[in-house]
Amino acid sequence: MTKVLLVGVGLIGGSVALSMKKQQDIVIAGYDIHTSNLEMAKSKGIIDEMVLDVQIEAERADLIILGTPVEQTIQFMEKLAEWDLKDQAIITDVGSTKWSIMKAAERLNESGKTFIGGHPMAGSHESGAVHARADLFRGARYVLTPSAETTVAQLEMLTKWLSDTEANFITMDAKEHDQVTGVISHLPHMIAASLVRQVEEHANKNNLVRQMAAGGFRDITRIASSSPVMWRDISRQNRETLLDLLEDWMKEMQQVKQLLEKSDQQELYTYFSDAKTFRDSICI
Ligand SMILES: NC(=O)c1ccc[n+]([C@@H]2O[C@H](COP(=O)([O-])OP(=O)(O)OC[C@H]3O[C@@H](n4cnc5c(N)ncnc54)[C@H](O)[C@@H]3O)[C@@H](O)[C@H]2O)c1
Ligand SMILES: O=C(O)C(=O)C[C@]1(C(=O)O)C=C[C@@H](O)C=C1
Repeated sequence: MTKVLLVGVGLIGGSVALSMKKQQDIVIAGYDIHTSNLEMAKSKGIIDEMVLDVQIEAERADLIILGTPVEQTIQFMEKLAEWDLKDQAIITDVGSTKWSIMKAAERLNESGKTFIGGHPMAGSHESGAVHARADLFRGARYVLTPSAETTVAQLEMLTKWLSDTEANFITMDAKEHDQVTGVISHLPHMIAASLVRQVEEHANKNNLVRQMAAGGFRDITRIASSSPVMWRDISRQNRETLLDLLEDWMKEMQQVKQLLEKSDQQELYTYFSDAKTFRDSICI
């Protein structure tokens, strides 16, 4: 029987747990700062047990999954470094950043514990285990960031436990992970949030703005409805990458402004046409 401890029973942790429950010999115990989350997760069959004393359960677990916002994940890893975990236990997380987390993992490694970072590249603007789905990660990329100390057997063990997510696993260096997700996930989020704030200013002056919102606004801003706690933490942990990307973004906007000022038909066409060609080449 494999004992799993899930810390942070939310959308992502809950979805991983639901997929793992397809395996017969797994018992999932859940711990969350919000007891009401645990009660709901137990009633939905996402977890088998509600944990009150997290240290006791961590010390019994074969697999510990950290499903908390990334700053909380680091704080919890500091506690785990002090606890007397099983020798073979594997700790993983689902956080959207990896460099700071793998830095914190050095302390775990020093105390002889095994931490393999994880990040499934699928999600939603909805939060909480109430929205968890066993098929959320089907066909999605699932990044694993092993450390220098991780053995092939440990990586295989974790991949086996997570196999019912039906995700496509890929191992990556933490720094590269943060650069790539900065471009494809974190910068788009900043842009969506800032766009919504700009629209709000106009909507406050003219109520028609709100009434005219349609598919275009919905598609480019859906993610602005995501958890502010989650995005506050991601922005802080991937700050350097985001600052560089925002410099590029401001240059890009400067170029758009110049294109409009010039209003050259061909140049404007090429700008949109190049964007369409690249967007159409990405299958999601
Ligand atoms: N939402 C997405 O699209 C998405 C996708 C991939 C990865 N992630 C990552 O997954 C993690 C969780 O995100 P989510 O969308 O599931 O958020 P969520 O809000 O649905 O779940 C987080 C859970 O952690 C709990 N929690 C917070 N602090 C805690 C603490 N100190 N101890 C115990 N529990 C605590 C909350 O009560 C909540 O139930 C984040 O690190 C996020 O970066 C999110
Ligand atoms: O679909 C969404 O709502 C998401 O924002 C999911 C999304 C993303 O695609 O950028 C957001 C953060 C995660 O770390 C992984 C996936």
